Amino acid sequence: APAEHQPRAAAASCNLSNKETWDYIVVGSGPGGLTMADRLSEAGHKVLLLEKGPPSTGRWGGTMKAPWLQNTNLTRFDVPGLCNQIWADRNGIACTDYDQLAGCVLGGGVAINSGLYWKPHPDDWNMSFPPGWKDDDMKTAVDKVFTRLPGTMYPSRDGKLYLPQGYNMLSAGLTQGGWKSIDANVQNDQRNRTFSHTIYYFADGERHGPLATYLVTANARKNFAFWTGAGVKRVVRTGSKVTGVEVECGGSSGVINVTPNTGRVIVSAGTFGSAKILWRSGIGPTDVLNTVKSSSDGSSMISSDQWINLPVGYNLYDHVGTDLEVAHSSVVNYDFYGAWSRPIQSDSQLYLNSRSGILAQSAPNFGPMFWDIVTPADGINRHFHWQARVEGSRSTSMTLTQYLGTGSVSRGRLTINNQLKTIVSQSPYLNDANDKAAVIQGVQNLRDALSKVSGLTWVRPTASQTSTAFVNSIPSNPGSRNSNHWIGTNRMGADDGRVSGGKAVVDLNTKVYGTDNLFVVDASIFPGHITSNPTAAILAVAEQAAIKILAL
Ligand SMILES: Cc1cc2nc3c(=O)[nH]c(=O)nc-3n(C[C@H](O)[C@H](O)[C@H](O)COP(=O)(O)OP(=O)(O)OC[C@H]3O[C@@H](n4cnc5c(N)ncnc54)[C@H](O)[C@@H]3O)c2cc1C
Repeated sequence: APAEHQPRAAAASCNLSNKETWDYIVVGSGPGGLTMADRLSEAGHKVLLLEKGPPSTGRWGGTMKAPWLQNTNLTRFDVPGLCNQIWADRNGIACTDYDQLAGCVLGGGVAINSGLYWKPHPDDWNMSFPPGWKDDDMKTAVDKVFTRLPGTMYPSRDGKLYLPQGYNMLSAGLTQGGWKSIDANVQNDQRNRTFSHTIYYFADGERHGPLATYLVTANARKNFAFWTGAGVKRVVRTGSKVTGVEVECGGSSGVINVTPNTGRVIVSAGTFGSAKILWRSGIGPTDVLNTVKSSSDGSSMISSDQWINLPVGYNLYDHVGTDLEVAHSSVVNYDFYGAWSRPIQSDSQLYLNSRSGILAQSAPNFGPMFWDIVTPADGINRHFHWQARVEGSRSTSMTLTQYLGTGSVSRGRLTINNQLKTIVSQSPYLNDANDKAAVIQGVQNLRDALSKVSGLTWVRPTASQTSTAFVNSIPSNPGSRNSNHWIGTNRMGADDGRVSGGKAVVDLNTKVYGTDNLFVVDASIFPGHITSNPTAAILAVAEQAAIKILAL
């Protein structure tokens, strides 16, 4: 195999007989955890990163692959065009202890997602984040992210865009409707009646992203180690002080300690995983902790007089997804699922030989992305991110998904059952009348914008259905609205959740209220949602958290 196909490094396996202590233990290797691991080790601290899933990309010794990748070091995670295989086969990749999809592999969501990558709009920070985390405060952190990972509109190494017919048709239609083309990660404050090509964190025709940047620099340091197959059951604490973590691996469990007196634990296990670790550590609302107490954890759970009553699991949110479908004779469909076992030879060869072609683009051929802002009767702006992709009920279909993020006030709740599976027990979608009114208006705005496109067929909603009837016909539950952009269960804020009326689980340094040395850094601390797909914002939040934690 060519040199670039050789494994470049591999994670160590979990080793419970290792009795070293660590300045920082970071739990979870999603975008939050990878950034923390790198920045904390860069500052000279001794850092252990614990990931419960297996290796993913080839660089780190991953082995899951399509048949045509057998003699290469590439895995299914490396090849952008294979990313939607997650919808066909997620065995050994998706977490099995949540009722929603999340990646339990090295990289978490950034190993399995579509790579869509957006510099946040200023309102994303200004409308819901607390002091110290507003747009002006976040500039250094955002710059660090985009210096490290600039992102690209041209994922194919040859610089060409493949099968752009759908993009061309819709962008011409939007232009006709008065919307404007922008360079979305430069003009990130102009996401209103605008559109852009899709931007990815991919590079050189491969997934790239945080696994090929933050983890590479961390791994080059002697003061850093990471273990895969290492699931953290709970943090070990006496009152407010955390002394280590209880780890399960290879059928046994043991405790790994932080450096006495000064060590810290950073939980970065994602919106579901971080809430779960806190609950199992006796941190959360009493009803949920009582459920944990009644589970197999019960006999070894920290005693109830040590519980910390915080609103962990409230404030759950996800982009509200509303799928529209249009068809147009110019649109060309590509069989990305077929590319798993029977790729078109010229396409797989172009990819293997030069990392170029349609398989270097994310499946299922995204673009354009477009934005709109709607202000319903409560006067709060709602930001919409629209995502087009070549997929639907006809061979010439495109699905246009509307995401409602920034400005939305609806929230849900995450809890756990006594089998220790996390459950979305209160759906977060459109519980607020003004959120719903904005979604309806947003759908209507798009229909108006595309009304002059000749030959465009509206499949969903049909031309005769009103936008109100259409939106009302879609159930407001995860099965129909899920965007896989879950946030919020460990909300950050100055309002200590232990006090009546307080809603925050972590303070403005991301430290869990009522603890001395326990932090949460991932999507779960977002107080509200942002405009677009969240990876870049999560990286920025982690960069900012690293600055704040290192300064403590
Ligand atoms: C199918 C899909 C497509 C998506 N597409 C996009 C996209 O194109 N662009 C975008 O920006 N976003 C996308 N997202 C969302 C994005 O991937 C997530 O928002 C992001 O990964 C969340 O980051 P995180 O650090 O909070 O947690 P995660 O990425 O979920 O990482 C958490 C990590 O912690 C590990 N973990 C959990 N519990 C434990 C434990 N007890 N012990 C040890 N380790 C543990 C998990 O295995 C995982 O690796 C997508 C998500 C999905 C599921």
